[in-house]
Amino acid sequence: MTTGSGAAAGRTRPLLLLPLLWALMVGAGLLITGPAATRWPLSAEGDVNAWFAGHRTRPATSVSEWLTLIASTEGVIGVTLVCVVALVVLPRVPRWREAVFLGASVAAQSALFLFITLCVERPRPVVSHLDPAPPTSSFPSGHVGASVALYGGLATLAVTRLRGPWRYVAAAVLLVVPPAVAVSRLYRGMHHPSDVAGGLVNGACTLLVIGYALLAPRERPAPPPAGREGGRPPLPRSAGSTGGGVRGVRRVVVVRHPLACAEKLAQQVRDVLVRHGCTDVRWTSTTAERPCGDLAAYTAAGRVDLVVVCGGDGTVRACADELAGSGTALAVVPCGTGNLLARNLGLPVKPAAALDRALSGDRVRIDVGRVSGDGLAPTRFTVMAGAGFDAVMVRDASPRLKASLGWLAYVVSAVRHLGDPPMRLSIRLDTGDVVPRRARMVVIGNVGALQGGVPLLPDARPDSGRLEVVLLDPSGAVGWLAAAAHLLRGMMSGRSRRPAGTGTRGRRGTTGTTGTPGTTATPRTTPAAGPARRLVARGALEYFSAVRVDIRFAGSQAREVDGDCAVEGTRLVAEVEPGALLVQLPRSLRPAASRPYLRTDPAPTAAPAPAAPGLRCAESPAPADGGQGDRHAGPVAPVRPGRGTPASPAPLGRKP
Ligand SMILES: Nc1ncnc2c1ncn2[C@@H]1O[C@H](COP(=O)(O)OP(=O)(O)OP(=O)(O)O)[C@@H](O)[C@H]1O
Repeated sequence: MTTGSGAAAGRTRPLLLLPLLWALMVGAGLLITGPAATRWPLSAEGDVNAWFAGHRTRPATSVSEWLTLIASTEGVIGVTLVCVVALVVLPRVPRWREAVFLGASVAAQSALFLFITLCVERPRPVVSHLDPAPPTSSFPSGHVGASVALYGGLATLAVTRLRGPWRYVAAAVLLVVPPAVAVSRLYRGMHHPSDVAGGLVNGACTLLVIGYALLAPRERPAPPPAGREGGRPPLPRSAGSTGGGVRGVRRVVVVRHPLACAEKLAQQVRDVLVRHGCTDVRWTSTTAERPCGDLAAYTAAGRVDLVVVCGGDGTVRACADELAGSGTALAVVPCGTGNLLARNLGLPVKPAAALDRALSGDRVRIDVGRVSGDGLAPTRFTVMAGAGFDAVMVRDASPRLKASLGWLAYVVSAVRHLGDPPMRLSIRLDTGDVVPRRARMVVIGNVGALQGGVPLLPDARPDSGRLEVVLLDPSGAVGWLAAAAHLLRGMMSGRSRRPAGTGTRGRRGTTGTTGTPGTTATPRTTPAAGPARRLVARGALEYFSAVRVDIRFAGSQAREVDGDCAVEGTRLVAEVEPGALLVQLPRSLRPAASRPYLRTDPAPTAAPAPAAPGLRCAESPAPADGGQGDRHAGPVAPVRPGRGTPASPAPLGRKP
């Protein structure tokens, strides 16, 4: 078995190639400046430099100046720092390895460059120089080496860490920079052609070595047997739980959004299920019209023990609408764009790993919201429902950008709507008074964190038995900045990153004492039956908490439910259904026995198992596709409306 130190040694071993690279570069430098200096092609290098010097033009000089700037010491350090900080701060899970890869590539290349120039003396070309000549040797080019390490490193991250075809375009643009810098150094008379070639080799080899050491996938140790985590004994079970993992589960339905869950991931899901002993597995694919596929037919046809949802929040929402209150557990394979429920529940970001961890864990009860309105048939949500700014942002996010940039597509869409006019609305919480308000956006949340851990609703807990509401009404640029600063501070201080199980079930209305550190939360409780609420960020954000929220808009507004567009309308009513949904969650998220906020449900008891064939769906009342699932595009089964959802047109529009 690979030990931790053994794995670390395996990772660092390629770094031993760096001294070898240094020796080879020094050898090449000594050859170029010594015995090979008067031989072709080195003998012709002066002509190349003279040709560039004789063809200088004003525009070309300006371009070369820019290229020199972005590859200069200051430029490279600045861009590297910004990218490293962004890699650590922006994604939900800090990209430490990628940040270290980028920083280490640039630093190692610079160190090698310095050590090479200590051993190789080469004068600059004998043409006029457009930059002050630094004291270092002309061989190799430091600008070119640094640009390869930095922009080549960014291209590597784009190709290996982004999704969609645009990553290749981004990588191609980044890869144009080093050759362009190389030409600019020749043009400016600062290097011989062999210097820039040396810089290219130095940067590229350093990048390869560091990339191999830090980014190359390593063989993982076999997963521990179910019921054990990392080889340690199982955690003590909390009261009420009769078993963790899914060993008692017999019948599994996998709901797969075919566009979000590619065949490769589907295969990984199959493998994980087999590893956890789930052999009776039925697959159903979603379509735009049937966002949970034939799940309803399967649940109607016989007992389903576990539903595995491979998709984004929209697919999870549709399945949760079907399963809420049924006692059938749901496991999330987060492969959509936002995956906010998975993020808020602290599931691993890697889809197959999320399922693997969850199946070793426990069944936990979380709340769902039930939302309705004019033209919006009652349906459930697990994340957030809203109107105004966030709804138009969801509506107008380009599918092409979503495929290439992921959740950044929503940011692009949001920027386009920053100037939208505010809505006039009235809000009624529980049985309180109707309160008039003006807002750009209203969001009702079961969970509170957005991408990157931005705590839009810092007090929202999926197990609180309540819904949290935020109204966004910034006045002018200052208001927007105050709101953004407030949310960023919350993100930095890690609010809303607490996984489920650390909240307070049944917490009552907020009092204003729980504001993000560093901000002034203004507690305001309206007299008599008025709602408990708090204002922050110069009044740009106003928070409420309730079991039932009834919002009426003066005019028709865009609405969204868990990131799916709903028809426009003038009303949004949401009510919490406490603990209505059973979710299979990793064991580390289980509540401690002293804090049983999230109720752990027994796994299905391994009832005396009939002979295997008797367990199979094919022999139970079969769904319309003959029990074969529609993995292979079988016939479409009629779908009954979700439990508690009146038979009416689909409430939610297809995503754009
Ligand atoms: N086969 C399909 N083809 C086209 N659209 C589909 C298909 N299956 C489901 N949909 C639509 O996709 C939407 C649900 O997508 P989902 O939310 O799961 O993924 P996402 O948008 O990538 O992720 P997220 O909600 O996390 O941002 C629904 O609007 C549904 O109607």
